Amino acid sequence: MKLKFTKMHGAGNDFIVVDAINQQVDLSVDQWRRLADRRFGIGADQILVVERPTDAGVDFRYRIFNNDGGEVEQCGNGSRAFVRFVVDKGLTQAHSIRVQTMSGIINPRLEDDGSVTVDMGAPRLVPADVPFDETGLAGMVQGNDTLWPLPVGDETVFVSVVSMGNPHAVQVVDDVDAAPVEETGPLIERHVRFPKRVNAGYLQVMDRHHIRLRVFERGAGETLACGTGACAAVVAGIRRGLLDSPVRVSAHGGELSIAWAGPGQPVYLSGPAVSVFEGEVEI
Ligand SMILES: N[C@H](CCC[C@H](N)C(=O)O)C(=O)O
Repeated sequence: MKLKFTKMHGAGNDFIVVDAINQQVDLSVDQWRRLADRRFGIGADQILVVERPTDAGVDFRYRIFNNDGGEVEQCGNGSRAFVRFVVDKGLTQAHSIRVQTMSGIINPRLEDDGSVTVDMGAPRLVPADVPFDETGLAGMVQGNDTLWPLPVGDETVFVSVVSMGNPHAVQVVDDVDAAPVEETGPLIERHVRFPKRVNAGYLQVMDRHHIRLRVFERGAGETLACGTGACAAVVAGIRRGLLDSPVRVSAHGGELSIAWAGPGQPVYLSGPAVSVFEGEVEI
């Protein structure tokens, strides 16, 4: 069976985007994983699948599969690629669309300058909603946030926990370049206190409107940028009293911009969305 796809990226976070409206797409976890494999397949951090919605009042359904083949709730950089894709492919004439995801509705908007702004919805800040198991832990209050002590290797790191529909554990570091992302990222990703695993963010405050960020992503490893990770990091930084909205987020793969007006309010993510090539693969 042949599968048409478009290879895209948002600030270096790369995707295989598949139109499942005009072609039959019903793959197993192993098949998704093989497509995303950088040696045996096309290679990508995530695979994004465009479907007709099952809910009323939305334009599309958006399914997201990590490099490891697992289906997940949300992808911020992917949402920008999504709207670029459906506009470029003529699947919609609108430039602002409502998209159904596993974790709720998001609203990406293609701007006249080619950038994309996405209403990512409000962050979930209750630990149990992340989900994070705080049983027996004594959190440390900082501003309006609670930092949770996580034993990681032979150290204890203090993380903020935030859900953007998908789970994030964010720690503040002095220097992201020196942060032990490869060593501690996998340990945090699979920490027992995150029953659905977690994306591990490493945040360096440059000033109150600018951070540098690295993210060891659940199911994908360190990526060049993470959109929901940028949202979670800015939410945590604002709650800790370290940042003021809007915040420029510098990632290895490029720049994102995040705005958030506080609890109960949506997080807005802005950044690039680029198509790299079209392809067709036999699966
Ligand atoms: N690895 C994430 C999904 C992709 C998120 C990231 N690529 C983004 O731009 O938000 C997770 O398992 O929750």
